[in-house]
Amino acid sequence: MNKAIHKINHPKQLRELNQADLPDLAKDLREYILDTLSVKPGHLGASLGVIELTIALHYHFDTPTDLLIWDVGHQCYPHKLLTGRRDNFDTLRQENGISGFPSREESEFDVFGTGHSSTSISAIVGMATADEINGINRKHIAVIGDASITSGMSLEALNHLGSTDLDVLVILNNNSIGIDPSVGGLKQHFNQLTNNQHSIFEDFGLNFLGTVDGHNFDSLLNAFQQANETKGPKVLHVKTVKGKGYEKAELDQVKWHAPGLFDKETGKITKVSKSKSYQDVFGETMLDLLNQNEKIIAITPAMITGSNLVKCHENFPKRVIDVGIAEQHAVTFAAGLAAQNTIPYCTIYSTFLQRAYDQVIHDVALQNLPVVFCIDRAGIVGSDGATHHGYFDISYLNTIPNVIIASPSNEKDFKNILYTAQFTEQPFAVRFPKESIETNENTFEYQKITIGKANKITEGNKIALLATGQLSYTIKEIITENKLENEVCLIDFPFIKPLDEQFIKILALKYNVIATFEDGILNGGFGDSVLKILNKSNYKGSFKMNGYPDEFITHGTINQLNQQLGLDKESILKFIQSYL
Ligand SMILES: Cc1ncc(C[n+]2csc(CCOP(=O)(O)OP(=O)(O)O)c2C)c(N)n1
Ligand SMILES: CC(=O)[C@@H](O)[C@H](O)COP(=O)(O)O
Ligand SMILES: [Mg+2]
Repeated sequence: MNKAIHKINHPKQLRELNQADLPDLAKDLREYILDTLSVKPGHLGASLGVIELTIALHYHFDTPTDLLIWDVGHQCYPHKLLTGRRDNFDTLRQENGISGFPSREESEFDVFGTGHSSTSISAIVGMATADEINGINRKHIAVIGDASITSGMSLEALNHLGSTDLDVLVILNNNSIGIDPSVGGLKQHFNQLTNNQHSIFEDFGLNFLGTVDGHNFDSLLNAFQQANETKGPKVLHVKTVKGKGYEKAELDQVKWHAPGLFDKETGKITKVSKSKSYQDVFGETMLDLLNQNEKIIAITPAMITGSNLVKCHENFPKRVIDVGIAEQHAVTFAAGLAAQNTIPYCTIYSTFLQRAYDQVIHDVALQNLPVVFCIDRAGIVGSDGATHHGYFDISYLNTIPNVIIASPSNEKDFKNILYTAQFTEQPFAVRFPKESIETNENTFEYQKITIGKANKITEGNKIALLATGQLSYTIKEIITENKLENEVCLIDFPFIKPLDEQFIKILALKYNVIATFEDGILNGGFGDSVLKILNKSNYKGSFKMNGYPDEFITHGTINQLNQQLGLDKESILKFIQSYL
């Protein structure tokens, strides 16, 4: 093996290699990614699958002058290794370390930040158009997966691109899977595409450059040469294997999408022993509800495993529907279901529901349709970082008429809220974090919960803390651990909208210090709503809101980020003590 290979940290060094050395470089990157990710978890399968493609792209094209965008960006690890981040790759996704996604701040080679899928074609068309206007001549390339290209945004961008003569190359990286097995009508079309076949891309007005083996350097480099010689917009279909080169990952691609810690030799994935999570409770409750009421339909936009709906799907294949990466469609599809006497539970990560904001307003709330939104990964999510945190949802839903917003802090309330939602004749959002949950101690029976009612947890006399969601549980633990029951009055708000106005008014009469706690951005959130009520009551005491600031929060563990932001246990205890 050419020794220089281990040191390659920049495309200029890469371009000095002989083409015959490239397979060795691929082997080296594969081992490096496996070694690192086994101890510093991240998105493994997608990155292993594009190693040859990444090397070939940086070998052939003149990056960063030529512009290269990675859709979603979870497959960008080989790109990071070849573009200056080999030496700090072991800081991936950790506090103060490099991001798990392309980031313009991090490198000139990351020409567009990604994380949410299906943005790459729009962005590259924008860049190519700008270059045309500015008289800049260079190449424009977007790499996008088979699941991401079926999303609405991608199809809108292809439709636009096909009407131009922009010299853009779209590389369809087809490994026939998303996180979970791909769904939808186009899947079959992509899998049948060969060199000689007419493709849907030609109907969009694009040149189709055929199918190449994405693990073969000769094929890839020849295809790039052909792309250079083909004027106008074009699509190259590249077939790859997710998890390529690591047998375990090739054989169980769902598990190895982002496996967590693992032993590289044995392939054993370390189970982080965790107590019961919101996701566990959600999965088991949905199974109960699907069993109890045949009108209930669960919907997921391509996150069936992440949303813990696999078991529900096995039991109710027709009533648990994966619509693909299509959040906007998922919401309006749910609206249609709700309009015709079924009860949709539209299950979407908080961060991805952002994409369907108009659908929530225009198709659901405006018509007051009883769609249940099950909003997973609310709050901050940890190592996925800024693109994936879910701390905007309280604010973005708070401003929409008709929508109920719930944020339960324990298993019993969470189950009862999900149960109650089916009987409610208006949109109902239940948000919950990727965290462990306070569990029920006694046997449980589903009961309708009173919408909008807050609950007194402790009745101390010095300070009133009004909390919602997971933070309510955290504060309860702080009070117990520090025996603060006589000093701290803790009120849990399972509902942010409608708010328990009556209760807040009573507290305003009794306490000189009131503070709110929420795992959401402060602007327009729970605290803001409480403040409005306090102002109406002419409250003259001191009031403090605790939540996330008006800024984008980076990556790290959830606890590290909460420490930085003053929402970990220690900071909250200090806050309480400062008033005692
Ligand atoms: C808007 C949006 N919805 C959902 C996701 C979650 N997600 C991340 S990767 C992925 C699958 C992508 O599949 P594909 O494009 O085929 O790429 P591959 O992982 O196969 O390389 C999904 C659904 C996301 N990042 N963005
Ligand atoms: C890249 C991407 O968007 C997903 O893979 C995301 O990282 C999933 O998050 P969870 O691991 O919390 O399901
Ligand atoms: Mg794929």
